[in-house]
Amino acid sequence: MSTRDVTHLSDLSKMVPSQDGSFNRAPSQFRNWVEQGGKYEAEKGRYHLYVSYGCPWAARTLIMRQLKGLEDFIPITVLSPRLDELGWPFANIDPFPGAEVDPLYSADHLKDIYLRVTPDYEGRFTVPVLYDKKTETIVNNESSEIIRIFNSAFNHLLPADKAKFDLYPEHLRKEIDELNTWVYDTTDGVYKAVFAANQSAYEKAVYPLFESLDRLEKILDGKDYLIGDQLTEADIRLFVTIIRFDVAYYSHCKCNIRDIRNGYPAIHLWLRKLYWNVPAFKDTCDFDHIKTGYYWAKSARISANP
Ligand SMILES: N[C@@H](CCC(=O)N[C@@H](CS)C(=O)NCC(=O)O)C(=O)O
Repeated sequence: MSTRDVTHLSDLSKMVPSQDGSFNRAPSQFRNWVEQGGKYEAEKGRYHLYVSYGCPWAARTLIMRQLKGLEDFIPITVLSPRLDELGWPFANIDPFPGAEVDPLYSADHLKDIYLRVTPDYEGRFTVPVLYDKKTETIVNNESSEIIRIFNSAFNHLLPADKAKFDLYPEHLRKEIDELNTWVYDTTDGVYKAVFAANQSAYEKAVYPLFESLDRLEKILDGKDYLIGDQLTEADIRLFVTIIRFDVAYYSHCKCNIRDIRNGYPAIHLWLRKLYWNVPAFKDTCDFDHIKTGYYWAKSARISANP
């Protein structure tokens, strides 16, 4: 296990905001694809997914994995939601209920997986991580790409009904991509609000966030899904933010102009229908992990608020 001091990358209290006080998310660094004929072939049991139930980005991948019936293909390991100065710990370091030990290397923290692959890695040690056991490397750590991989790369190995189930269908791609672009500001907006280092950065984050929610409320009025009449990845991407909103973002992240329950009836109905009618949404929601992840006292996020 690496002995390199990486706390400047893992300790949230050492995170440096940009000059104007705003939080800017660094791009994910592992961006490979699982594909037939490529370096990373789709194979049962070859890949491993490291996640936190607390994290909305990781939750996207868990929902897609279950919707596509990939549970037997891609095992997961759940980290403890209580980040410490070395980042996400496995259960041997923090035995939080539901957290697990690392089955591959008995690592202490997720950072150890990153540093095993790239000893001089300089990014953040984020979940989700799609790991290849065969080449012992991280294939991808960007949730928007991992969900696309899950949507199509294993289709030839899946039963027909699961293979056919397309969450990014050709005829809706343009609309999905357009919507994703501005819905991203909602998902990321809460982080921009909580990590804002001054009032002006906070306001720059929070007002556009609520403008996005107002827009989404209009789109979802009388509708079960965001795009077309079918479930798409756009619903997954928004769901993971909305389900966390009233329990964490409204209070902890100070995104409190309105809550979802009282302020956005159409979004609220859409949320409840997905949660109660589609098992992949409910099954992958663990409110203990979600709340602990955001409120955990050791996390610098609390003091990072303006
Ligand atoms: N763009 C990435 C973002 C992932 C991300 O930021 N994950 C957060 C948890 S919500 C994380 O692991 N943060 C740990 C850290 O920054 O130290 C994705 O979509 O996969």
